[in-house]
Order: sequence, then C-alpha cells, then structure tokens
Amino acid sequence: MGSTSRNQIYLVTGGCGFLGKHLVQMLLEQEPDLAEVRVFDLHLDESMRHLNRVTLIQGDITNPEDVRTAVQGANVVIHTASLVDVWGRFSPEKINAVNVCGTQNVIEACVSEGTQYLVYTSSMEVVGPNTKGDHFYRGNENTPYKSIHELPYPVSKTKAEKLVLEANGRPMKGGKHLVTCALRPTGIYGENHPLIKEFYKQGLLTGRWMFRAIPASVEHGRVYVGNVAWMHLLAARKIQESPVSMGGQVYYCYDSSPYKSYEDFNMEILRPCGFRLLGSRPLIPYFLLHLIAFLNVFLQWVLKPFFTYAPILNPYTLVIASTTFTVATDKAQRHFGYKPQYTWEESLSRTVKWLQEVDTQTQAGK
Ligand SMILES: NC(=O)c1ccc[n+]([C@@H]2O[C@H](COP(=O)([O-])OP(=O)(O)OC[C@H]3O[C@@H](n4cnc5c(N)ncnc54)[C@H](O)[C@@H]3O)[C@@H](O)[C@H]2O)c1
Ligand SMILES: C[C@@H](CO)CCC[C@@H](C)[C@H]1CC[C@H]2[C@@H]3[C@H](O)C=C4C[C@@H](O)CC[C@]4(C)[C@H]3CC[C@]12C
Repeated sequence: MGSTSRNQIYLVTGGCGFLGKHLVQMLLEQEPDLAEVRVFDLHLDESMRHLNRVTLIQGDITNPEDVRTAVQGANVVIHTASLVDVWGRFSPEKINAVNVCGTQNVIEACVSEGTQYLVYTSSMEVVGPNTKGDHFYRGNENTPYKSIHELPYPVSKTKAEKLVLEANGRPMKGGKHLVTCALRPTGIYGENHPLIKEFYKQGLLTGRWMFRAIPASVEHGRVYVGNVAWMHLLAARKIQESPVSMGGQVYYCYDSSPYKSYEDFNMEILRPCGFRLLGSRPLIPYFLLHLIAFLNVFLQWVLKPFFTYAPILNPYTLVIASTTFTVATDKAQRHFGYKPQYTWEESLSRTVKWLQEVDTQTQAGK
C-alpha cells in the first residue's frame, strides 16, 4: 500500500439501499485507502453490522443534527439517500423533505464539519424523459433537451442536484472550499433490484407469461448497479486529486448494457427463470393503457383514506416507459478514467443468478 496507509473515512448516506449496499461492498473491496465506511440510513440492514471497517449509523437525513454527527471527521460523502417514488407512495412534502432538505443538510454538514468532498447520486430524471414524450436518443451531458418536471420525485432530484452543484466552491473553515459533483444513473438494475422482483412476482400470477405493452422500438437506458457503484468510487477518488476538473460537473452513468425497450431488457433477466414475453407488438392499444393508468390514479385517490394504492402503471410511468431515453457519452472516462468494471455478460449473469435464487426460495416456500 506504500506510504498511503488506510486513512480515508467515507460516509455513504442511504448505504442500506439497493445502490448503497453495492457501493459499500465496492468500497470495502476496491478502496485500498479505506479506514472506515460509515453507513447512514433511516432503516439499517443489521446483516451489514459484522462487516469489517463498517460503522452503521441510524439517522434521518431530514434531521440536521443526525447528519452533522455522521459527517464529522469524514473525508468524503457519497449521498445516495433518497425517496425513490414515481408512484405516489409518499406525499410531495415528504419527498421534498428527504430529497431536497436532506441534501441541503448534507451540504451544510460538509461545510460546518470541514468535509471537503461530496459526490451526489442524481438521476437521469433531472433531464428526462419529459411528459411530452420527446425522445432523448443516445444523448450526452451537453445534449439540449426540453426538461419538464411535474412529479415530486423528478422535481426534487432536479432541485437537489442544483443545490449540490451550486455548493461547489463554497468556502469552508481553514481556507478550504467544498468540491461537489453529481452522477446521473439511468435505470439501475442488478442483484436485489426491487422493481425486477416486482415484475417477477406479477409474472408468477400469469403463469410466467409477460405481455408486451410498449413498442420494442422504444429504447430505455439501463446500467448495472456494480458499475454505478464503481463510478461513484472512482469519482470520489478523483474529486480529491483533481478538484478543479471534477468540481461542479455532472456525469451520466453508463456501461455496455444493451439499448432495448424496458420490457425486452427485463426479459433478458426474466427469461432464464422461465418467463416468456407474448407479442412482438404491443398487445394492448395505447389508449387503453392510458385509460388503465388514469383509472389507477382515480383508484389511488378514492382509496387514499384506507390505504396507499400505488400500482406500477400510472400516466407518468407509462410516459417514461414509452419514451426513448438513452445515453452515449465518455465524459466519465475522460474526467476520471471510468471503464465499466463488469461487462454486460457479467452484469446479466450476476443479476440472473440472484433472481434464480429468489425463484428457488419462492418455489420452496409455496
Ligand atoms: N434505482 C434506480 O433505478 C435509480 C436510477 C437513478 C438514480 N437513482 C438514485 O440512486 C439513489 C439510490 O437509489 P436506490 O434505488 O438504491 O433507492 P433505495 O430506496 O433502495 O435506497 C435509498 C436509501 O435511502 C434511505 N433513506 C430514505 N429516506 C431516508 C431518510 N429520511 N434518512 C436516511 N436515509 C433515508 C432508504 O432507507 C434507502 O435505504 C437515489 O438517490 C436515487 O434517486 C436510482
Ligand atoms: C407500462 C409497463 C408495462 O410493462 C412498464 C412500466 C415500467 C415503469 C414502471 C418503469 C419504466 C422506466 C422506469 C424508471 C427509469 O428506469 C428511471 C428511473 C430513474 C430513477 O431515478 C428512479 C426510478 C425510475 C423513475 C424508474 C421507475 C420505473 C419506470 C418508470
């Protein structure tokens, strides 16, 4: 390890989430300078407690004191904590509190505690797809696009990203300056992906038959969780070495996962578990899908006093799934030497292996 002994303290907010856990694992395996990784989350995963060099911190990102305590003494903060909700599971106020005010708390804690480096997990959603259905085809960080934000989640991610980028260069005690950057994943997939598990469960109800609803020509950007984690690690390293070139920058997350429709991509993962997709063209007319999506909104409203009805399909998710959004960029490679750590074949086989294990357990539990 040479002269650089283990001296880096990383704080990962949302470290018990889907991406967060992969990121913590990646730091433990790939960061030679790592002294400690602090995992800050509202809901702790106790199975992570035994991990060497991991400190679990239960806290609420909306509470400035919780955040300040966690940040104290950290060298770098990777801020992934967020409410990921495009289904109306949480109120707009709650989403704003966690995603926007929580991010402001992280920034203020970095400044007051002298933690100079902040990497923020943003989202493709800060750009699009927009609700007009304008396609974003193989775009990069400079591609012009008419972003329209209406729903609380994309609105909150956009505000939070702006806060993070505007905080770059903020003076701190000791003459230092805060250095920030943002990574924008497209649709993340991989082991423990909650949404693919949801599609898996729905598919079991129809005898492992899936029904094409979206034209195969609509491409949806997907990126493997291990590569997203790898990008965060590399960005966190480089931002310390080259604060001037990295500070205030945004990067799309990408890898060699193929451009496909959302459903065709999911089938790559589901097919090895015996699932089949019916129809080379959408089986349900678009207007009918729209009608069902609106009916779901109506039912959500009617049922609100009793429970939260939040099905996968609503007018917003329908628009996203029906609008091409794919990126083609090498900015992360140019700025911090990113090359995907996992090939498409590895990413797929790791994800399939996980889902097959889920399948075996599900069948055994029947
Ligand atoms: N999943 C995707 O496809 C995707 C795509 C693009 C960007 N992102 C972004 O990546 C990040 C991680 O997403 P994910 O899919 O892993 O989500 P996730 O829900 O699995 O993880 C988020 C974590 O944040 C924690 N959290 C929520 N509220 C909190 C609070 N008040 N205080 C502390 N912790 C809190 C949750 O407990 C959870 O562990 C998010 O910022 C999300 O916006 C996700
Ligand atoms: C119409 C259905 C027929 O099978 C399919 C509906 C699929 C949608 C539920 C998902 C299509 C695209 C997804 C989103 C996308 O991958 C990117 C996202 C950004 C991230 O920050 C949060 C999650 C999400 C909004 C993701 C959510 C689910 C989709 C809308």
